[in-house]
Amino acid sequence: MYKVLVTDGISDTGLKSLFDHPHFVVERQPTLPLEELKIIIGNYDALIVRSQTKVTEELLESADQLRVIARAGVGVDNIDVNAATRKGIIVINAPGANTIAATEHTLAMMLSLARKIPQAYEKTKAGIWDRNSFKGVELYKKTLGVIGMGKIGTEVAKRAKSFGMNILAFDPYLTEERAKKSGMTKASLDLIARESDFITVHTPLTNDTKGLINDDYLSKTKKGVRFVNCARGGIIDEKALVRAIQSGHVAGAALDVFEKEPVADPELLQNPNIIVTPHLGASTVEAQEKVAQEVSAEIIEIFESQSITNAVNMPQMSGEVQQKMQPYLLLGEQIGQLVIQLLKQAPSKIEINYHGDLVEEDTELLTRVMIKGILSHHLSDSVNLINAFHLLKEQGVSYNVQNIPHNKGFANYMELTVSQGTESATIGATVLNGYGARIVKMNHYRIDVKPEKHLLYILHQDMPGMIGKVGSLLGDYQINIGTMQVGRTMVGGEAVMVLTLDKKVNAEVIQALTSINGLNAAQFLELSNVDTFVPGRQELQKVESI
Ligand SMILES: NC(=O)C1=CN([C@@H]2O[C@H](COP(=O)(O)OP(=O)(O)OC[C@H]3O[C@@H](n4cnc5c(N)ncnc54)[C@H](O)[C@@H]3O)[C@@H](O)[C@H]2O)C=CC1
Ligand SMILES: O=C(O)CCC(=O)C(=O)O
Repeated sequence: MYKVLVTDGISDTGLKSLFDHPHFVVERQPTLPLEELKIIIGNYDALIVRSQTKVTEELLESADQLRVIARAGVGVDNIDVNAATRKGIIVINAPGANTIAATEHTLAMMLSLARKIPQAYEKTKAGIWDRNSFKGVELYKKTLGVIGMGKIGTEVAKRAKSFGMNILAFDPYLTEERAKKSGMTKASLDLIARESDFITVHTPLTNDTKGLINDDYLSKTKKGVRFVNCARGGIIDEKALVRAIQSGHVAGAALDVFEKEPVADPELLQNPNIIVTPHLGASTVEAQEKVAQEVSAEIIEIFESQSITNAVNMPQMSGEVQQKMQPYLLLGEQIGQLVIQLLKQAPSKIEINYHGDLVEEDTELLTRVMIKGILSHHLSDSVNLINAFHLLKEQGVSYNVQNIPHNKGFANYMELTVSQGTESATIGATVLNGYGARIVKMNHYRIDVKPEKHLLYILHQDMPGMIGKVGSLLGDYQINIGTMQVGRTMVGGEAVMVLTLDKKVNAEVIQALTSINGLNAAQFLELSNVDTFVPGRQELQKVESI
């Protein structure tokens, strides 16, 4: 018998298949504080949560029996996926099951904001008949900027069009073709700022989207613009939003999600032009049934037939494959992550060349790992080894893999190029016998760098004194350099410097670096994993059967 713990008020109807199954015992608890959950979690094989229960590393330390964590919803930001992965626990979610609920809530919030319905409701209920204070605006013929054209963004845009709105959409994976077909305009973030009367965000919260709408962005927006956030708190910088509303530049905002939940910043709550709901986007009878049904079916599938479809992580793998491919898999994930950061935009094309010994190996898994590294930059935790190719196709990105027996001077060598229009980025890498992984090519420069968590990529004129200037500037900012590599293609031309650092570099340091005479560009690159690559056994079985 498998024991399943359900917290956070999940729909009983949706859990029916688990309740009825002879191999599962389902126990319910309300949302428990960490200390109480820690005491009982060790008894369960699976845990089902919504967003209130925080599945932290500390909790997982006590979860010795746990094999599956199911998020009855989309965002898994309340789950420490890396900690779960390290413990070999599969994390699954229910993507798409609450799309319509979140879409309709976004529309409800936009209309309520435009017509000041919550403010009017409050006064009318208090017995005050005030018909003068609540003059609203129409959506008809207004421009809506949609940032994030995934499942929810697309459905929101569709419905907003039926109100007669003109849609400007931004998503790194949105093609002209798809935009045209859906009757919207593919736009830059700046164009959305300049033209939109309403702006709604529908991205996950990632390093790129955190603070996407900040003071700088708000200053570029049209006066009187209104914002809606039913995605994740923090995509719109809350302090900056309050400042822009107080100055009269932004007319108002409708927020379902907050940087701090469940207790949002009082400045937001007290502002009369900000309307709020307590993270209710997915709170419909239908969506709650559907998310619970999906995760229940998936839990049964995992325990009964060892296959998974919506895993968002890569739990423990064992055996020969791991032994042999382990260094390549980790390196593949790393070069995927680096190359997309170098490209600075979503790719339309991916090229992978395997040379030397790698030609003899089955590299399909390695290819999936690289693609996951690339896509996860924009698609976050929703990408895994199982869905990597599927998502690539869905995003309209082409890929080509070639096996080239010629060894390029290394016993094994892999080269990954991503491109979009005329822009491209390349990383070449190898595993040196006895020395480990090395990045040996970045764009057209030959280098020799051990992948580290924090890297600095600098392009500069090949002239005396550059290394010293960079070193002393980083020293001024208390940033310790681990290693430094320089390379050039011709004497006196443009050269490259790649440094590994002990900590992150912020925008101020990048700005200071680029003001050094002769330094052409500086980019901070980050790797999420410099440890071990750990795909799940179940995940691999599924991969093998595709
Ligand atoms: N308020 C609520 O209760 C709910 C909130 N959500 C949240 O809504 C968000 C969107 O969900 P879905 O549409 O289902 O996800 P999705 O994965 O289908 O779409 C996300 C889209 O964001 C795009 N994106 C990523 N980085 C971007 C960037 N820097 N700029 C522009 N676009 C970017 C991706 O390319 C992708 O197309 C998630 O954060 C999810 O957790 C989802 C359901 C309910
Ligand atoms: O479970 C909930 O109500 C939160 C839904 C949500 O934010 C999500 O699915 O990402």
